[in-house]
Amino acid sequence: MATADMFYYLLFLLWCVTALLVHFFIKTFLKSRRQNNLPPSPQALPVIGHLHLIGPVLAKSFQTLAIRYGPLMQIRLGASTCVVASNAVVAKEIFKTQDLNFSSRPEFGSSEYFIYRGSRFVTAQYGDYWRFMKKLCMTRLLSVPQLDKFTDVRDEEKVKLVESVMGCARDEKLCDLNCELTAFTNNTICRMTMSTRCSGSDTDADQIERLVKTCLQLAGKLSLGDILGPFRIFDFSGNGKKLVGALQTYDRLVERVLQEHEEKAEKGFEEGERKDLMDILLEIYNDPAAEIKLSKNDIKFLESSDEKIGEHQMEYKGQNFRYLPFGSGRRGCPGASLAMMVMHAAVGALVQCFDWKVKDGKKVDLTQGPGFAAEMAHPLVCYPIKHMNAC
Ligand code: HEM
Repeated sequence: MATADMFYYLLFLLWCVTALLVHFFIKTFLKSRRQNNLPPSPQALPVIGHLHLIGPVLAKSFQTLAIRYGPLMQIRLGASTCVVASNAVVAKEIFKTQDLNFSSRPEFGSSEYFIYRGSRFVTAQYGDYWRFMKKLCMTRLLSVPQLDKFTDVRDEEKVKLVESVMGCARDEKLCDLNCELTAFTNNTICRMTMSTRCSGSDTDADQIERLVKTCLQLAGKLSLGDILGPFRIFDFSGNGKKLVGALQTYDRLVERVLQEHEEKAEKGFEEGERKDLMDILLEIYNDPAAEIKLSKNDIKFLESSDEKIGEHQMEYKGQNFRYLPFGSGRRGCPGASLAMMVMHAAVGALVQCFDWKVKDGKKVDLTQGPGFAAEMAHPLVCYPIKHMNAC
């Protein structure tokens, strides 16, 4: 080999070694600088991170860790890293002072199986699409005048709830309040969004309810797959496939309801005729002057975005940072007013019409379950006793 060639090989080797060393030093320097700004974190294990510190009830595990590591800590669950805030001062900093910096939402593990990917408002990036959808919710779909148009629907569903519980009271049977309230809220919201009881078959609402529930459960399980990082695409549990199946059935069902609504719109609405949420969304879909062109998937996904409605009494709209059932700031829940209207009506009727005796005379078991929404570990099952002359 000629001396000149040798010289160039050596030069190339020297260049590679120098590049590697510079890369290594820059990385170490940046890492130490970045780490200085990170919140405190427990000692992590390789690969699993802090998974070994997490029990079945996520909120409880975070609470225990927060006592030791403070109100803002960084937790790594396998391949996913998150920051946990757990007191009012930090919550206020995030939701108020730094609201804009926290306005986007990450995609969860189920996104690759989600046929409405890109139409997910709840996990949308902060931007034009999110702004348009939020305005639409606040000014049209969930505005107070629109909610007022459905007072009769809420009243009818409340009566059905009371009748169903009355049946248990008459037969001295146990009443599963979780089932009763889920049916009540789903029926109310289904009727407000797509008038399912008024068109097509009576079982639409039931089927949609079951499918939305299945999809939420599967999506929850798949979100846990985030801890596997890129390996989640192998769908070891098979839940991805099941989610696609359930979503396709949901899609066919809503497509049919959508067509019925389109046919009705083509015939034209009568003066003062009430429009449900799907009618309003179709109007915007067909409006050439709309700020953002809605797709049919946007409509189908929005129709599934109802949530189970629970019980709260204190200030709930996001100004009391110790208590944030509906979130706060710009990503706060636009359905809070509807949730509170429906929940107040139901709880009021159930307290006014019945006394309640817990099964076996025990106290109500308030143990928290494993879900993200802090559900009860054991559903509330009681004997309703009809009040004299009530209802
Ligand atoms: C008791 C019942 C409900 C609770 C506890 C609840 C809770 C929440 C919370 C905590 C958030 C904020 C999530 C975040 O920060 O990313 C949220 C957002 C949202 N909620 Fe609710 N919600 C309820 C009912 C409803 C209802 C009835 C609807 C619609 C009919 C609804 C539609 C939405 C939407 C569209 C968002 C996303 C808002 C955005 O990203 O800007 N929610 N909800």
